Amino acid sequence: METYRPRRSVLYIPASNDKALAKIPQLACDAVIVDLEDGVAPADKIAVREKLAGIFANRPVANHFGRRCEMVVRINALASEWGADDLLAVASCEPDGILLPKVDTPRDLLEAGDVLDDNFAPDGVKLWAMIETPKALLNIGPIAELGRDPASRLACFVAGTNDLLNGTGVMATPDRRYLVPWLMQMVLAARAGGLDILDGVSNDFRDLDAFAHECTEAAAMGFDGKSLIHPAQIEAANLAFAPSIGAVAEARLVKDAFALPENAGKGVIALNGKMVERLHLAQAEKLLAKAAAIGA
Ligand SMILES: CC(C)(COP(=O)(O)OP(=O)(O)OC[C@H]1O[C@@H](n2cnc3c(N)ncnc32)[C@H](O)[C@@H]1OP(=O)(O)O)[C@@H](O)C(=O)NCCC(=O)NCCSC(=O)C[C@H](O)C(=O)O
Ligand SMILES: [Mg+2]
Repeated sequence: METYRPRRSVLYIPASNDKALAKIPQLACDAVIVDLEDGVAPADKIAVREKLAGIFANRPVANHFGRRCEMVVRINALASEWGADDLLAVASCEPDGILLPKVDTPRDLLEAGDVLDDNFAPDGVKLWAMIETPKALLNIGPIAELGRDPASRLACFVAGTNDLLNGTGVMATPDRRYLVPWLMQMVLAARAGGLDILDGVSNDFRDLDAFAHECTEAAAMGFDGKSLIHPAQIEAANLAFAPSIGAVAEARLVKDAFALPENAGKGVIALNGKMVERLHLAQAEKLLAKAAAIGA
């Protein structure tokens, strides 16, 4: 079975914010995205890029919780004046992932992958793609399809809801009603491509009740986790995207039931008045692996 890599809470940290970067080992998030794009002012872009090697040279093996926090870098769009040099600088840092913003077509990812290959970036350096433009949504199937080819390096989608609102003109509402159809389209495409998918950020980082509700909704919609802007959002995301105690107990029941000698070789069984198939066993095993990986 595939190893599960938790991505419940993925925190953006502007690469220009030294104080925030220094906090990485103390943060309980599953991953951080060191941001060179929207979190960094144009005047600082080049100076910040030059700091990256130092940030990665001092990368902690494990955080204060004894866990390895994935480190991803979001570069500037490849079409921008900084993107190409960012990609080269980041490739040599060997991050867990490079997040490409403003992806419109599969070609954007293929070109970035070629640069990584030409510069001998190890296979472990994955590509993550922001889905945040109308064109990306129109091309989401072919973009996601790249996930089926390991040579493409594509591993994860990240919804960019601020840019999507900006690029489409739809109204931002607390229940995200106009965004939900597109978010569901992203989830569907990610699954077709075997990719992880993270929900977009919640800008109101002081309203933690609304944030917790948005996380619960996103987990129900099928997202693997949420992208975050503030450390105060980590705990709610970790909770919402972890399997619940009830779900873990249920999964154990399904696993134990199929392990009984009388059920060996059966495709379908009855458990507490419900039909349970082998696909539910696979689902249960996946959930238990997820719970074990996050220590839930
Ligand atoms: C949003 C913020 C600007 C708020 O900053 P601030 O007012 O300083 O917050 P606090 O005073 O509450 O901070 C408390 C302490 O926490 C540290 N902190 C704050 N944010 C972070 C962080 N992201 N990572 C690590 N540590 C953080 C502060 O340093 C304080 O520490 P201390 O003084 O020791 O107590 C700020 O949170 C921020 O800059 N967030 C990230 C913003 C960002 O990266 N934006 C770009 C990514 S989102 C995006 O682009 C969306 C997408 O593309 C789309 O289209 O939707
Ligand atoms: Mg964006």
